[in-house]
Amino acid sequence: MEDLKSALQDFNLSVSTVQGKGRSLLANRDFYPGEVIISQEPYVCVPNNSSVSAQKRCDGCFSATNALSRCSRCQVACYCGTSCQRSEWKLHRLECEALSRLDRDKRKSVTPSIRLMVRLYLRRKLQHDKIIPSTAMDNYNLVETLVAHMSNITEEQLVLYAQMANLVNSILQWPEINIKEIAENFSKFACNVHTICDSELRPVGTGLYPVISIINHSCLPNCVLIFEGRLALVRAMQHIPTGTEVLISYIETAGSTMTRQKALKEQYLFTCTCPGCSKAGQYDDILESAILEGYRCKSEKCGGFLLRTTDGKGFQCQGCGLIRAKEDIQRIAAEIKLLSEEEASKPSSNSNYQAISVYKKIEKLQTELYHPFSIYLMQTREKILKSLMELEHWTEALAYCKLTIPFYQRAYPAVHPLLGLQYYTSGKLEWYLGHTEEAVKSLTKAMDILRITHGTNTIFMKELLMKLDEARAEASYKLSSRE
Ligand SMILES: C[S@@+](CC[C@H](N)C(=O)[O-])C[C@H]1O[C@@H](n2cnc3c(N)ncnc32)[C@H](O)[C@@H]1O
Repeated sequence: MEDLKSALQDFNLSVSTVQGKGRSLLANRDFYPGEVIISQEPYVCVPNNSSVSAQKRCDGCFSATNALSRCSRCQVACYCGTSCQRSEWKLHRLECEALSRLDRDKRKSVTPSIRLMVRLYLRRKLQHDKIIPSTAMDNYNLVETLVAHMSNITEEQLVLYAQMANLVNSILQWPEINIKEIAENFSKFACNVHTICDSELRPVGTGLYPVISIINHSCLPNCVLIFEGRLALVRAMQHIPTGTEVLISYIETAGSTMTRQKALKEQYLFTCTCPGCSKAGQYDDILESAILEGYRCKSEKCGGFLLRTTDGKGFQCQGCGLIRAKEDIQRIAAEIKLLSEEEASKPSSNSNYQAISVYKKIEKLQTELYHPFSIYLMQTREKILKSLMELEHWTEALAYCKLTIPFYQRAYPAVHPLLGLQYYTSGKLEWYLGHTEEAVKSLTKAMDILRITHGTNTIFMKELLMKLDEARAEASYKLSSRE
């Protein structure tokens, strides 16, 4: 651990134990918005490929091109080219041997998390045999120090981890392997692995980053975790003074305090007491939950949010005082549930046209039921927006994107990658549609946020900069030709 301490010193960071949280990462100097605090390659990682996933990703760079070729022997690993195949070879050679011993059906049951565990053991072996080097930030000892919460997990989870450990054992077939240790490592995965996302924050894989795993959670984080390929980077979103704890968010923070705390308790087994959660259960917090996840006033003119009446028989508007019957709410909620279930049961090959038609019906019902800032309404609009974009219905897509932006502005801090990405979508749509001045405004807002969260060196950010430059040039040309 002395090695890790001195490696972290090079980043101007240190590890300390904080009461009730365990290890925590501290800043040893001031960091400023946009600065990379720490970056790390994964100890192990896997793309999100499964036997049913329509689009496979390269094992090396996680890209999803049409020209991927599968490993001819095991048929599990996919590569976009020889460079990625070569970089993965030392680990895959052992993995390939193990997977090739399995019959076809069993090979199909190798999910990304089983593969991740198999790779963890293979990589440990490769480092132990000195076939690949170990460094202060890349060694199995760091995995050993990760929290497992074994005494807090349910009996049901324990059984599941034991079954998964048996499957890993049957793949590796190492006589000396410790099944209990594999089960414990699955428990470590549950609260330490990170979802690897592309620049647009779409999940592409899963990775274990044992140093980044030291970073604790806050619902009001000062940093953001971003990936460039499979490299994880933690960037400051605000000024972080010396001595401050480095914090990221493990979950989607737009939900109510109760929803966030439930998600954190279920997956990470702790009760969050961050400043964003400190008002849990107080009147302001209840009001905020009612806006985000509760119901709206029946009166068209009012649209205020509702709180349950003291007799529990209905809901009362906090704006105009009107009572809304429980039965009315239940009827609309049941209609929404039915439509959502019908849509979810349809094959994913169904057309975007059909999906849009169903989601618009859901949206209509949700506008009757929920507050305009409801998270559920926003999620439905996101789905409609995604389908409209896929159909290249730009005008309507822009209208939906604009509808979601006030929600994003309200739900997230001024510097947040999801807000930046939503401005980016809006700017691209405005640009396609020739609304050049609006495009410049939206792309500028996107740039102001994403240069902090994403840095400026990636292809993604260079494309944004190029679009912004083009939009600015066209806007000034239009202006001068008008004059
Ligand atoms: C990825 S680890 C973070 C590092 C961890 N503190 C350690 O000692 O290794 C996640 C675990 O840290 C703890 N943790 C993270 N954020 C926390 C917070 N805000 N409050 C309390 N515990 C937290 C929880 O036990 C959680 O399961």
